Amino acid sequence: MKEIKVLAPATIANLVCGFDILGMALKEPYDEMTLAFKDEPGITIVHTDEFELPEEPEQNVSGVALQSLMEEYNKPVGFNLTIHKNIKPGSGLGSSAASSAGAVVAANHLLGYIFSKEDLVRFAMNGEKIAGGVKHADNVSPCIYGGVTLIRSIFPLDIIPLNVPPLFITIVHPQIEVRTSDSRQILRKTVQLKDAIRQWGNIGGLVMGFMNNDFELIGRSLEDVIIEPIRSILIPGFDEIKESCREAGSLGGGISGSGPSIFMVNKTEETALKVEKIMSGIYERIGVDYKTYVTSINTTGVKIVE
Ligand SMILES: Nc1ncnc2c1ncn2[C@@H]1O[C@H](COP(=O)(O)OP(=O)(O)OP(=O)(O)O)[C@@H](O)[C@H]1O
Ligand SMILES: N[C@@H](CCO)C(=O)O
Repeated sequence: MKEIKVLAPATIANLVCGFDILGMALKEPYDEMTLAFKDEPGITIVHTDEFELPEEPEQNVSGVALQSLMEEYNKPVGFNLTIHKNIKPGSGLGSSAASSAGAVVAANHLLGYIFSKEDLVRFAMNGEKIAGGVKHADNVSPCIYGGVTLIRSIFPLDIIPLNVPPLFITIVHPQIEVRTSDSRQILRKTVQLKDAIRQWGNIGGLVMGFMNNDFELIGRSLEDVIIEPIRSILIPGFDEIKESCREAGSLGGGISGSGPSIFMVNKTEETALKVEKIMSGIYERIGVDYKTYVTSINTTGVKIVE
């Protein structure tokens, strides 16, 4: 029986100022998934991890993403999917996106690459809709394309992969769960013009900073005056962590996706490791359980390993 194994990477959505439009794929952590054809049509999902996620295809984001691919394939086909998740759901590290993206990339491989990457993002976005309540592509797009992507539009889909310099990313994940659906509900539905002006200045600056390897500009543009002031209230030690890491030489950072993970962008691995110590020290002092990662940009996206 034909079978394929893929590694689906974690992603940082928003990249501080680019709510729903910017995202970055990471080398670590990543989920491991195996997909095989089955004799009868339909989808079977088995989780081998500890997270007790639903295995019914219509409740699991990977099942929903696969179903939309199968509808467009329009021939009888069935899949057995096994997921071993290392990216904790509700972490802000694109756990749901890794499952949606990994499933459709694996299916496309088994079916002989009949769909484009853009098609796969479209299918995977349907999975994101059941996790977060709305369709957004800022996690699934970098997960599938690798690197950093800008989603200029989702209807119609217009994905722009960006050239980025090598960067070292430090993440701290306080061990609390924040569901995307909840952290979207607390957001204001309107923004003030002065905030919008500042935000789109930052988005333009961040994109140009990436394209021109301008680390100072990247640092200055990692600022969010719209979403972060509201969501950061849910994250213990947020302001202190961000400020202390910047003082230690980090370029900047903020909330990863919808939180609670905090990420910092660094020019060197040495600074990334220094920042990890600062994050750990703060959480140990204030008594918050946490997990850290020091990683870098994954330039390939979902990887087929066998
Ligand atoms: N295969 C799956 N992997 C992860 N979460 C899933 C999966 N299937 C369903 N879910 C549901 O999706 C929700 C987790 O997605 P959510 O977007 O809240 O977290 P996240 O992906 O870690 O965060 P973010 O998108 O901010 O990075 C949970 O309610 C979980 O039950
Ligand atoms: N852009 C999304 C990413 C989380 O899935 C948000 O911030 O709600």
